[in-house]
Amino acid sequence: MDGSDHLAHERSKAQFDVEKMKIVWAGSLYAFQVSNRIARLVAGDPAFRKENRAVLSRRELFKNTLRKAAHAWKRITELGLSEEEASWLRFYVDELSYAYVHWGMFVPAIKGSGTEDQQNKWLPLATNMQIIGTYAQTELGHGSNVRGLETTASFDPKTDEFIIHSPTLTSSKWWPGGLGKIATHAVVYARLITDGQDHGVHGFIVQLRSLDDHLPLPGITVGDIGMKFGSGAFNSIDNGFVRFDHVHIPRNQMLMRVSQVTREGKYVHSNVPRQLVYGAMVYVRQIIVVDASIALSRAVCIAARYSAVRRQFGSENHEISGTRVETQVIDYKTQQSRLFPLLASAYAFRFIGEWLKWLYTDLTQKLEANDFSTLPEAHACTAGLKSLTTSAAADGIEECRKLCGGHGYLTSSGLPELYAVFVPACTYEGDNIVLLLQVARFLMKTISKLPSGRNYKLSGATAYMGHMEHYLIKYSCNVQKAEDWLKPNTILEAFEARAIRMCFACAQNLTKFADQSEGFSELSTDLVEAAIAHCQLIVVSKFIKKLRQNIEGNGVKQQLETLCYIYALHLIHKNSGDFLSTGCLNPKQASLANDQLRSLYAKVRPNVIALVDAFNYSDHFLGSVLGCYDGNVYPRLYEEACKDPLNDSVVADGYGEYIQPLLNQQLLNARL
Ligand SMILES: Cc1cc2nc3c(=O)[nH]c(=O)nc-3n(C[C@H](O)[C@H](O)[C@H](O)COP(=O)(O)OP(=O)(O)OC[C@H]3O[C@@H](n4cnc5c(N)ncnc54)[C@H](O)[C@@H]3O)c2cc1C
Repeated sequence: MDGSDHLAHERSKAQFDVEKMKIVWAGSLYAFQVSNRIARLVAGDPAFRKENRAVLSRRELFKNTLRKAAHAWKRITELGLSEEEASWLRFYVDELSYAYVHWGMFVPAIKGSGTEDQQNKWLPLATNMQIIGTYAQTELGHGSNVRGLETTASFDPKTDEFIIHSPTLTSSKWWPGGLGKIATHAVVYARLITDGQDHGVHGFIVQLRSLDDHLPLPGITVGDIGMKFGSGAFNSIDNGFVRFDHVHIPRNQMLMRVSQVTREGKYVHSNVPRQLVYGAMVYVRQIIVVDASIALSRAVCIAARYSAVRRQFGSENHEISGTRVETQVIDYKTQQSRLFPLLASAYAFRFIGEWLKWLYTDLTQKLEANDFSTLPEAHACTAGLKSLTTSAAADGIEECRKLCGGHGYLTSSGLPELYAVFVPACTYEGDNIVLLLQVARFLMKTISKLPSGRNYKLSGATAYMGHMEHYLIKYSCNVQKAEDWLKPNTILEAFEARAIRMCFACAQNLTKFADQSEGFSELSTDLVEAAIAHCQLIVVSKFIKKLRQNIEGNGVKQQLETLCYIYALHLIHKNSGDFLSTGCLNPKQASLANDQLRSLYAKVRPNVIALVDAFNYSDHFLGSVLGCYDGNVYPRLYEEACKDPLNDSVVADGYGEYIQPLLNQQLLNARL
């Protein structure tokens, strides 16, 4: 590469302190320093190179991933990295392996559901990687409906053991990451049976493979479930199946923090409240929201840099130093109206992730003090925000691919694999629609408890519902000109009014059904839309709350304000049907929101490249020839194309058998 910065001109236009914005994005100076140090460490280590991933066969990819995971662990140990640094290192290696499920699900499951004795026994083995674990909940026949799981764990009082069994084909565990070829142990979810009685689904630690030769233990049939969507992506990990044929495990391998089976075979609840286990669910979903902001910001960074480099049409109107040049595609208003709301969403999701982290810490403290009052709300918040952010991020990544035109479709753009890796987040840890239905159920319950027609004090993210009377009867939006949309309270009220009116309409419609569950099913589409309105309100309100904090750095707060308005007004524009049909806005006000949005796009335009620089992503992590920091796109595209295995020979393999006879009109005589 020529070493010059093709985006220098763009960077020179920034109206804020980029270094300070990096700290805001990272969450703190400390977080920035740690992540920056580890990102550089990974980017500088040739063992972590990843550019050839898409052309490797599944076997090669899988083995290569094992090598990287082993190298990562070696470096973590050699450098004596803390748990936090180690997780940054795994993150920047950016290749899905058994390690993700081991650290992200197996270890938390034992921490969340194991007794102190169980934690003392299993956690040291797991954290030293003397065992490798997976999380086996989903079955061939059931995922979302956990109560429908069929695997059984029957207590045998004679041997003081559980017998783990897969009674049907559909009870085969299916999907757990790392299960197919690597995991030595699993937390297996199975129906607990004692003395013929079914106590529902519980977790059990089951050894799957020998720690000597890695062969499956007797009674265990295990394997990989096969290739998955996209090249690279989840194909680097062995999502697997397992079937149990009367596998015996000791009684003390049931995770017994909340409920236990005694030596005599009695099923008893411990004095640990059952609700504590839900804390783990909140934890995992909060992490997924952070993942959504990262995945979307990666795609936006690639699309923004490329859009500033790419030029199409318009050379008759543009001159730079006497030379006619075409228009940068980032200057097309349609490109801006697609890209800038995604940039704003990436920031919005970053801050909602930060807020959820706080919510989780607050919840944990409350649960430890036996205060469960905020659990339903925290659960609904994380479920809804997981759904909202992952769906928006997945759609946003695909939009970024289109924003990069044809080159976005090349694997070397990094976007196809980013999409393939991220899109299952809409499904795992709770299917997004199923989660929104849970949120809707919570909202309907909240409304049903409100004394009718009066204002009522509620706390947390549903506090606005306490102002039912105001929003249903008195509220009217006071926007008269486009600038009126630049008032946080005006925006907030419009979102609150829309959410409450949509929820209230659902609640009223539900009362028309004699059978509530039939009503819920019949109105489920409206309920999902009401839940989305509620979740969008939470994101908008937390972005506004963030802006009320002290934010350091020249111009940083102003940029965030612009992004916040773009995020909110873009949602108003896209969902204008909701705002109009609920009478929260009139057509003129909706149209003024769109006018203001156009002004905001013009305002943010000079800062866009600096705003994506603030994500501080290394070229290694981005993994995109279109998104490199220096914007030197074309030589990189050419270089990557030349590396393709098809270009190893000038004349294609297969020419002699299939092309030459065709061209020579001898195909009918050829042996194919
Ligand atoms: C990449 C990946 C990794 C995974 N890793 C793991 C793992 O490590 N461990 C593990 O145990 N599992 C894992 N899973 C499985 C995952 O958790 C399940 O796929 C997920 O819970 C969804 O369940 P399902 O596949 O049964 O979907 P289903 O529930 O069958 O969904 C199918 C469709 O039905 C709809 N639907 C379902 N129920 C309702 C309802 N009540 N109302 C309206 N619509 C409904 C859904 O919206 C969806 O459109 C993984 C999955 C993927 C894709």
